Amino acid sequence: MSPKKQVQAQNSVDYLRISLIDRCNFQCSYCMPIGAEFDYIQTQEMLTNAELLSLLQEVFIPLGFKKFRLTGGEPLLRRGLVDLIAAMTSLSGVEDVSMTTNGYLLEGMARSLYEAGLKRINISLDSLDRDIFRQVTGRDHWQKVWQGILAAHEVGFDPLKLNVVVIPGVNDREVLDLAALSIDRAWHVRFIEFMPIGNTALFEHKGWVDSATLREQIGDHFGLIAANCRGNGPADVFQIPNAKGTLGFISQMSECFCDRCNRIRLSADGWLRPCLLNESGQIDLKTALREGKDPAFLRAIVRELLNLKSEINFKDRDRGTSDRPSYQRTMSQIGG
Ligand SMILES: Nc1nc2c(ncn2[C@@H]2O[C@H](COP(=O)(O)OP(=O)(O)OP(=O)(O)O)[C@@H](O)[C@H]2O)c(=O)[nH]1
Ligand SMILES: C[S@@+](CC[C@H](N)C(=O)[O-])C[C@H]1O[C@@H](n2cnc3c(N)ncnc32)[C@H](O)[C@@H]1O
Ligand code: SF4
Ligand code: SF4
Repeated sequence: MSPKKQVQAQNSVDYLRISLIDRCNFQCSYCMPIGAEFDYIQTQEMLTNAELLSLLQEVFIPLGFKKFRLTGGEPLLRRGLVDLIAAMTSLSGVEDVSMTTNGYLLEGMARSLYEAGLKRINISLDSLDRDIFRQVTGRDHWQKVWQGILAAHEVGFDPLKLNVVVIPGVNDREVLDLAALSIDRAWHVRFIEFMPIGNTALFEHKGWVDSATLREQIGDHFGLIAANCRGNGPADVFQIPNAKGTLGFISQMSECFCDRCNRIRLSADGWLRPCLLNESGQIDLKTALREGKDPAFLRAIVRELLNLKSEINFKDRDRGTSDRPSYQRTMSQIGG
């Protein structure tokens, strides 16, 4: 790798996705298949709030990280979450703290999260139909999630994004109805291509729908134009003409957006992972931290990982779905 490329890789990665917990109160079929045995992280193995804040302050912020997304598992299950967010948002150098959630506990928490400084929220909503929602998430909680979305809207979360993983024969019939949510509300509905992580058997059984097909379907019905805004992430953003909100397409199966990858991931037990889709180059920050290693040492190992990231990014992208490596960690453990 040329030194120029190394500097580029280091400079452009400023977004850390933090999995706060690997447990979840839902069991989405694409993420945590029924019957699978999960090796949950023991409480004492999880980074504490104090350890997390110290890693941000001593390691990630000095290395140029500015954006932090809290995910899981279900991040709203994390103890002390509101205090953690308040502490994160008050750290000098933190520009943006956001969250991805299933929304089940949101109705009661939206206001305190917002007041703690969380301003951006992405909520998973795979269906508008209660029965299909139950089929996908394993829970009869559509109404409660919808109430959570409305509460987040009410409190002022902006942008408010809704995530839909499209599964053929399950919720693909609802694409137009879900897209229509963006017409009268300034919400951002994003269609995510189903990935073979979490439930590879379902993936092989159902397959996936590519974003181009969805755009054609939506375009034929409502019309579709490119939106003149970009997110922080991998979504390609479009809009139904005159709609208040937008439509995003996250196309990790049909496209490779690794060349604009700006992120790395920290698991609830402190493993730092350079790429969602492969397990190369991970480092165990928690053990180093608990052994009392100097912050300068921690920064040096993270810097080294950042230098390797651009080589790791493209690894495994060209393999077919059947020849993909089996992952040690599922999406609920990595945080998506
Ligand atoms: N392959 C790949 N997929 C990603 C990456 N980041 C997000 N995704 C996919 O996008 C989905 C939605 O991500 P979100 O957690 O909502 O976050 P985001 O869209 O990256 O966040 P913002 O753009 O900051 O709102 C994830 O579940 C993944 O399926 C990435 O770096 N690589
Ligand atoms: C792992 S979840 C964690 C946060 C929270 N529990 C939620 O569901 O929003 C983060 C995102 O990953 C997505 N996801 C999980 N498994 C996936 C898969 N196999 N393919 C594509 N996206 C997936 C979910 O839809 C969700 O938007
Ligand atoms: S996608 Fe989110 S809500 Fe669904 S099982 Fe995975 S972690 Fe839980
Ligand atoms: S697959 Fe890896 S390198 Fe590519 S965008 Fe996702 S996290 Fe980044």
